[in-house]
Amino acid sequence: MTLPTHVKLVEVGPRDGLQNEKETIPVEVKIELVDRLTDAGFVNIEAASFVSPKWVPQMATSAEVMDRIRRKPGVDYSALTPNMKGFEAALAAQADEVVIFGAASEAFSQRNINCSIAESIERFRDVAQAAKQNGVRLRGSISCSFGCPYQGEVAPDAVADVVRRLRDLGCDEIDIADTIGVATPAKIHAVYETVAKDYPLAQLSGHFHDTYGQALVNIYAALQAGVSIFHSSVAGLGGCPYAKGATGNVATEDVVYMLNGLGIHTGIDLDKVVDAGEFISRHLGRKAASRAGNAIAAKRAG
Ligand SMILES: CC(C)(COP(=O)([O-])OP(=O)([O-])OC[C@H]1O[C@@H](n2cnc3c(N)ncnc32)[C@H](O)[C@@H]1OP(=O)([O-])[O-])[C@@H](O)C(=O)NCCC(=O)NCCSC(=O)C[C@@](C)(O)CC(=O)[O-]
Repeated sequence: MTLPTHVKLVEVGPRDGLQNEKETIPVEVKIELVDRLTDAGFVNIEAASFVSPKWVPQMATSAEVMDRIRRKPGVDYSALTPNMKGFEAALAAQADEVVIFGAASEAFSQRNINCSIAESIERFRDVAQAAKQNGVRLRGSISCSFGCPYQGEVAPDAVADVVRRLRDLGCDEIDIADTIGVATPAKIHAVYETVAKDYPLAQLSGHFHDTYGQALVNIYAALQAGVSIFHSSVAGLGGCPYAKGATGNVATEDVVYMLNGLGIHTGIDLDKVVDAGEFISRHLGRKAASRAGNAIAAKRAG
């Protein structure tokens, strides 16, 4: 099987990674994290989330983060926008890309965004239209594409159904998310094979959490299936407030290390990502959840 020669890595640590932290993280720390990731060479950084601050308090400083980060031309700074209120905030904050986020599971949709899948698509319709009118890139995200913490099994056809609805809203890219990290390579192949019948593979991404230690091998499986966009989180930060026990996204350092070894180009400076991981881990008062990051840091320390 031929693997892609280039991969776009979307760094989601500042949003997916930090949203679940209980202690309020100073806005300066969030800004420095994004700036360090910009310096490391990412072309897409998920930096903000314009959701209800009652639901996700950690993201309440998103407007200030977006206002004060050092933006590099050519880098897309993305923000989650569940509805028009979120979209208007994202537009005011000059987000380059907005993310409408739904689920392939009814139960998760209710817990995460307080509405059914069908209702979520109706809410997203206005956001999608406004994004197009304002020339803002539109991404769709589908949680629980491989399993749901409330519902259990999720069929590939259920994912394909949401992919079609997001495609019809005009999404430029669609994330297939393993929110609770339960997928294994066979399921990865089954889901991408099904959804790629209705949407270009080149615009599908993989957003894999590492809860069961499967994320890297799942990325490898998705590469074999032809996927060339992946999400990862510096220092393996993260978890989801509406998926109990979910751990972080796959660690960026581990993904870059693997892709470097495979000779796949990302444009990312691994040493700078390791520095960013050490920086945020120091602030959180714990060791980074990245095997490669910790190994590189230990080697450097001698
Ligand atoms: C979607 C809503 C807003 C619906 O929440 P709701 O309560 O159904 O909505 P509502 O329209 O009735 O509004 C209730 C209150 O929220 C406010 N509100 C309403 N919208 C906004 C907004 N955009 N920004 C700021 N405030 C907002 C609104 O103004 C009102 O305030 P009040 O009058 O009570 O003071 C709510 O359920 C919510 O914010 N949920 C948070 C969902 C979330 O952020 N989840 C985590 C991110 S998703 C994720 O992590 C998964 C992903 C993407 O990474 C992929 C994966 O791994 O699976």
